[in-house]
Amino acid sequence: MSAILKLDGVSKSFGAVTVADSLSYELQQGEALGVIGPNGAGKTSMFNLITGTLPSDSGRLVFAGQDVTRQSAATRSRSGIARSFQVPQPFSGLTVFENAMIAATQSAGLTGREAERLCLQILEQTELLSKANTLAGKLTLLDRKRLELTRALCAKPKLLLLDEIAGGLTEAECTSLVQTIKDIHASGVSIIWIEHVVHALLAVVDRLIVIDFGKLVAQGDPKTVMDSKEVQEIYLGIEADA
Ligand SMILES: Nc1ncnc2c1ncn2[C@@H]1O[C@H](COP(=O)(O)OP(=O)(O)OP(=O)(O)O)[C@@H](O)[C@H]1O
Repeated sequence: MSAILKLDGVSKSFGAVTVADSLSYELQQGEALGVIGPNGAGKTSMFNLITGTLPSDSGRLVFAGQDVTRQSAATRSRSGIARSFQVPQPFSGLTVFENAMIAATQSAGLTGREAERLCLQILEQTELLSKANTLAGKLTLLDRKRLELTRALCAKPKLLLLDEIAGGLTEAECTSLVQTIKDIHASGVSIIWIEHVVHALLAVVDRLIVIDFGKLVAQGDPKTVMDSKEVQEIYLGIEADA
């Protein structure tokens, strides 16, 4: 296996608040990596650093073998990094299909029939085909999350970043969305998924990392990480042995 993404000592501070403290890890091609950590730990900021909407203070980011540290967000998007947002951000006055077409044309650079074909294929995968002509603003929360996935996938990503996509869903809705994400993973897309709904995350990811105060404090096999003293300390307030 080769790494699709490499963070090497990536750091970022806003004044006294450090959101990324020398973050270093690799994501292997086709891997699904879960990210957990308390509120305000710097998880979304890490996505902003990976996509390029937030410039790092120091460190290096390598994507698909290219140093992208100084590349713009638009360039990174065109080379295959796509994300979903914690709060869905569709064009509410446009239909589901029109939202998908914007991603296919602007992010994947497709035109005409080719763009339409991709959108239809992705809408089928994300189970939104029957709602292709519905206005995005009229969708239920689950379908807005599905539209977030659709828009990201229409950019033809090699790396898909999911930011708390399971939040606010019922158990049944969550199960249905998890199956869709499993299918996306099975199709070969590399995934990094930030999620507070841990059981959803554990149903999909191959590996887990824990971020606290911008620092990577634990990583490894999901079960081992969930049982680790770092996670016990952060979530249960249990003091580690000296
Ligand atoms: N542009 C900014 N300017 C100043 N502070 C910021 C900025 N962006 C984020 N922060 C601060 O950085 C910290 C980390 O925020 P971030 O959203 O990355 O955390 P998070 O782990 O994703 O949290 P949550 O789980 O609640 O979504 C927070 O204290 C936040 O207020």
